[in-house]
Amino acid sequence: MTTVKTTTYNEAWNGAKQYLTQRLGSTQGQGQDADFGIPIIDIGPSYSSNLGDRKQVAEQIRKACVTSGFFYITNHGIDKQACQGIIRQGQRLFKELSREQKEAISLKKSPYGYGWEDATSTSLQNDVEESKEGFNWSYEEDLDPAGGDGGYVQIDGSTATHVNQWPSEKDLPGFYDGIKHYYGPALQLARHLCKLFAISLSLPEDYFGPMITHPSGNSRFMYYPPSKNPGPLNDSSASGEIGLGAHSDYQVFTILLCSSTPGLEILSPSGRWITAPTVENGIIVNIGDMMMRWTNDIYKSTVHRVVNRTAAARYSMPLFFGINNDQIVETLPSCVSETNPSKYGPIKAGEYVLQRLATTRNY
Ligand SMILES: O=C(O)CCC(=O)C(=O)O
Ligand SMILES: [Fe+2]
Repeated sequence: MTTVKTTTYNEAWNGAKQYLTQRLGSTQGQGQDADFGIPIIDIGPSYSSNLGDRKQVAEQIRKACVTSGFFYITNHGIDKQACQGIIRQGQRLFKELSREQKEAISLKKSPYGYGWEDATSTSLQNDVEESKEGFNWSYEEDLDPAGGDGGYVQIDGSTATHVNQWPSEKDLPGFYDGIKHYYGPALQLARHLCKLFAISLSLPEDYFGPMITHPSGNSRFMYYPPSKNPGPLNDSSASGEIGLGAHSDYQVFTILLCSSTPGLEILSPSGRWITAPTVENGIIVNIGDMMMRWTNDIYKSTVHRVVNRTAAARYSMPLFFGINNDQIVETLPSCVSETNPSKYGPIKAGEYVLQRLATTRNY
C-alpha cells in the first residue's frame, strides 16, 4: 500500500514559498526562447471516432506541453454564447453588487477561501500588491453535467457540502444558471482534454477517467481595472500596475477564458514577459504544477502574471481542473525510466493543492 506523508501548516507554508522563489529564480534569463510560444491547436479533429485524428491533436498538445505548457484551443465545442455569457456574469458580479452585498459573500467567511475578494485579501507573489478583484468557487455536483459520483471531497479531505457562497437570486437574478451554462460544458471539455493528455503521454486513452468522477474544479472570476498609466504591450517592465503577481498554477491544468482586453503575460526561458494575444473563439489551456510533478517535470507549468496595460477593464475566468482530491498522485509510468527515475514521492492530490495555496492568504 502506498503511504503518504501529511504536512503541517508551517511546513506547507515554507515549502510553497521555497517553490515559488525557486521557480521564479530558475526562469531568470537562462534559457533559449526558440520553440517557446502559445500555439493555436484546432481540437475539432479530436472529437473524431478515428484514433489517428485524436493522436494527431494529442501530438500537438505534447509539443506545447514540453515547451511553454501554454496553448490555445479552438473548435473546443463550447459555444460562443456560453463563453460570452459567462464573462458577462463576471461583469455583473463586479459591477452590479454593492460593496455591502459583496462583503456578505466575502471569502473571509469561508474556510476554503470561496466567495468575493477585494484586491488585497490574497496575493500570488508574496509582497507584490495586486489590483485584481475576484470571486472564487469550487466544484459542486449540481454544476456537473455528469452529476458526480457522490464522492466529492474538499482539498482537505472534508466531505462538507454547500461551501460556495453565491450571490442571492434577488441580488443577481440568473447568476447561478449563467455559471452552469459555461462551467458544465467546461468540465466536460476538461474531461475530454484528459483523454488527449493521456494519449499524448502514451497512456491508455481512459487512464485518467476513474480519477475525474468527482474532480477538483475550482474556478474564479477575475476583474482587472483599467490601467492608470496605459502603455505598450510586451513591455517587460511592470510599470503598469500588477493585476496578478507572477505564479504558476497549482492544479493539473487550467482552462482560461479571457475577455478581449489583453493582459496575460508568460515568462519565457530567457526572462522576457510575452503578452498572450487575443484569439477569436480561443480558450487558453495551461499546465499546472501538479501535472508537472506528475509527469516528472516533462510537461512544464510556466510562470505567468497579469498586467492590464490598457485603458479598458479586463475580465477572465480560469477553471483550475484537477483530479479527485482523494486520489493519490504518483509519477506517471510513461514518465519514468532507468535513466530518468521519479523525482517525486506520492501525494494526495488535495493535499498538494492545500500546500501550494498556503502562501497566498493575506488575512
Ligand atoms: O486572468 C488571467 O488571464 C490569468 C489568471 C491566472 O493566471 C490565475 O488566476 O491563475
Ligand atoms: Fe494563473
